[in-house]
Amino acid sequence: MTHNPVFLAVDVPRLETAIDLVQKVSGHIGGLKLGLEFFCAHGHHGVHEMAKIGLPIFLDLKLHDIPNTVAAAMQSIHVLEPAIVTVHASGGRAMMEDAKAAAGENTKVVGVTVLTSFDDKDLSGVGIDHSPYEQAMRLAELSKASGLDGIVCSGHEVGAIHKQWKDGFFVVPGLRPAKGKAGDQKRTVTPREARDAGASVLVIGRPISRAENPLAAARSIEATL
Ligand SMILES: O=C(O)c1cc(=O)[nH]c(=O)n1[C@@H]1O[C@H](COP(=O)(O)O)[C@@H](O)[C@H]1O
Repeated sequence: MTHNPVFLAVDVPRLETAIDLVQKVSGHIGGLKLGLEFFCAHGHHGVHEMAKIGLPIFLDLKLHDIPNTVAAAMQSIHVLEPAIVTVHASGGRAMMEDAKAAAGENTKVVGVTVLTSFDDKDLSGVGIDHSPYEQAMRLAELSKASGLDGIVCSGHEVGAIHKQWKDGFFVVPGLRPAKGKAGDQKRTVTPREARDAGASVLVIGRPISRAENPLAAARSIEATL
């Protein structure tokens, strides 16, 4: 992993726009996060193109299916050599164990606990009557027991999870600079707060990609870290 913990969420529809955006800010970020929007539009070709920029690639596919299917999907992305891949921790122990076993040696597999766009009400809407904090703690424990490298959680939980999983790898999205627009994110903290609480990777998208001046935005976030 590089020094700068910021992975830019490249959630833009056109490949040319994505390359242009990343080239503008590449000196001020540590990696690229390519998610469902990017992968569904551009597939392996798109990932190869982005890898040419030379930054580590976090392939955020949030896999969640039966163990056999998830393991096969992991094998299909071996060739892309991602530094990090996500699976949903709620997919359960067998799925996570098989995902980790099928991943490449240099790929960290991390379990998404509770999406940062969820609050108590959203969780109870899907039948889970715990707080996001309790549910994230429970799924972090399950991810660890399943042999994953770490988890994805919000900045509200990362400090407590870090205390219980000292050598875990913690990816924190839902980050907003002070006074930044939350949008659909509900459990937000600033990049600095997440880092101080023990985040290994800071995932930041719209505060940079939708800024009037993405380079200035990336620089000012970097300056706070
Ligand atoms: O796995 C993720 O990266 C992820 C998990 C989560 O709980 N919340 C979350 O926002 N993300 C991703 O992090 C990025 C956040 O983007 P912004 O809200 O624009 O900074 C998006 O690409 C999301 O897909």
